Amino acid sequence: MSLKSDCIIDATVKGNFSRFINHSCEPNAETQKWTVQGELRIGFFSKRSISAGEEITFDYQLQRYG
Ligand SMILES: C[S@@+](CC[C@H](N)C(=O)[O-])C[C@H]1O[C@@H](n2cnc3c(N)ncnc32)[C@H](O)[C@@H]1O
Repeated sequence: MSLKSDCIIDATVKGNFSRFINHSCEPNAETQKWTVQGELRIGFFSKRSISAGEEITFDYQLQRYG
């Protein structure tokens, strides 16, 4: 996932829980770019209510920020 033109997020070796989120064309979550204390971040946010045990998904769509 591209964070900005010269920076990508690659969770091949290290990452948090979000590295396990699969793609869906009808996702229940989305990514948003936030600046937190001057640092660019990508967060995952639900698009609707997600039931306990339901898989969280988002549309990969090769998003590029920045
Ligand atoms: C960020 S990882 C997602 C977590 C991964 N499924 C795992 O078990 O570690 C992205 C990889 O998961 C697989 N993947 C993600 N969404 C998928 C989907 N809807 N159908 C099949 N494979 C998917 C692809 O191999 C993709 O390169």
